[in-house]
Amino acid sequence: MSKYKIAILAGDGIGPEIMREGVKVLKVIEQRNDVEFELVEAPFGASAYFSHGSSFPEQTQALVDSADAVVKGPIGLSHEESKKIPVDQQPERGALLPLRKRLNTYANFRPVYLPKSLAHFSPLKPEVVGEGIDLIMVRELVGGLYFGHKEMGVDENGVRYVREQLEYDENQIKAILHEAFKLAGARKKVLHNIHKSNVLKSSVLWNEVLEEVAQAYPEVNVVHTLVDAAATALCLNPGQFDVMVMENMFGDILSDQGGGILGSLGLMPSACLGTDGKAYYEPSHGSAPDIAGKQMANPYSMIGSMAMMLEYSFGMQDEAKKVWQAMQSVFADGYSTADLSKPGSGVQMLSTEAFGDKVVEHLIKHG
Ligand SMILES: NC(=O)C1=CN([C@@H]2O[C@H](COP(=O)(O)OP(=O)(O)OC[C@H]3O[C@@H](n4cnc5c(N)ncnc54)[C@H](O)[C@@H]3O)[C@@H](O)[C@H]2O)C=CC1
Ligand SMILES: CC(C)CC(=O)C(=O)O
Ligand SMILES: [Mg+2]
Repeated sequence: MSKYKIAILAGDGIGPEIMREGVKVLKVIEQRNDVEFELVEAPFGASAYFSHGSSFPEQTQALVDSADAVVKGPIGLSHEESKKIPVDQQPERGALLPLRKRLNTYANFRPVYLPKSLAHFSPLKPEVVGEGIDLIMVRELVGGLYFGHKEMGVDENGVRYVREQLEYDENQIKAILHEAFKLAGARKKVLHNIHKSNVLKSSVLWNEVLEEVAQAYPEVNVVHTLVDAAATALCLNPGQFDVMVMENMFGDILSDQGGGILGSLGLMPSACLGTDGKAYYEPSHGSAPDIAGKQMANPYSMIGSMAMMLEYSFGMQDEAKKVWQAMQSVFADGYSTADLSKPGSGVQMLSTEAFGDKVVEHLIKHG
């Protein structure tokens, strides 16, 4: 029997609600397979700061180091609430970025998927959704502006200033580009390279390295697109994209737009893959303070992140597929959570928990 230790970091806001549904799904997978999941919960995020004085306590650091995989709910507070925590200890800076660095999860995969049959979820017209949306954003996750040198101060004239550096070296760029080329080679053999080389030197180096890496993947056709134009193209014709690769901040912004064209960030799972088999899995979105504790959150993003864990960390492709199918069946039966069941949509509203129950039901019946 295979045994895996999974660190469960529920996080803040809607984190605990959606994590509960994900854990229910993992328990079903465990019961139906020759596998044992040791689920170990640990504090992480703003809630950990208030309870343990640190948003990434030492016990959590030790757990993520020893776990076979980590699943993480979103962390963070509303703009107003976040003022209760000193800037440098806020969960994004004090926990999320350090987690990414610790596990060196340089490759972030963010699928943006909506079958044609669910085109009504999207704010785009059905003719724009066309045959459906099925693309994947590959985002560099441990470099760039978010990790570069930062400095705030007051100059000799008493004027406040800030400096933040966008830093990459060629090895970081190579590593993420190899991931993207491999994925493109396994899919439609088209790679959209998203950059801003008309302004940023970092994009100039990125593109130089891309030309070199591309030599190893002659079967992949590269399409260069400036990031601002890519934002428009995602709305006007998402069907033209398959695999998109980009640096950290571009990926942060465009992947939220990905959630927008689907109709909800609740449809955005992700995998954050590192070196030496290290990985963690999290929804692409934040802690949604506006709906936290109301059973309105869509747990698809969390359950989908767990399906990605089954596939990428444990090699359980068939089980992962069944989880995706179970979630799609809930939608196909005409249900969703509050984000995608607005009055007049014809979609029946489920609570977060009821959505999880239906996924479990489908898995048990058809899995
Ligand atoms: N990886 C992480 O832990 C991330 C944390 N954050 C943090 O989250 C906090 C809130 O950030 P916001 O800008 O409000 O972005 P957000 O992603 O939390 O929410 C944006 C909108 O999407 C909705 N939404 C998000 N997830 C949903 C779900 N599963 N189901 C239904 N609706 C959903 C929210 O209700 C809200 O209207 C901030 O403190 C931010 O720094 C933001 C992004 C990622
Ligand atoms: C702290 C942010 C970089 C988190 C975020 O928005 C993301 O990973 O998408
Ligand atoms: Mg983001």
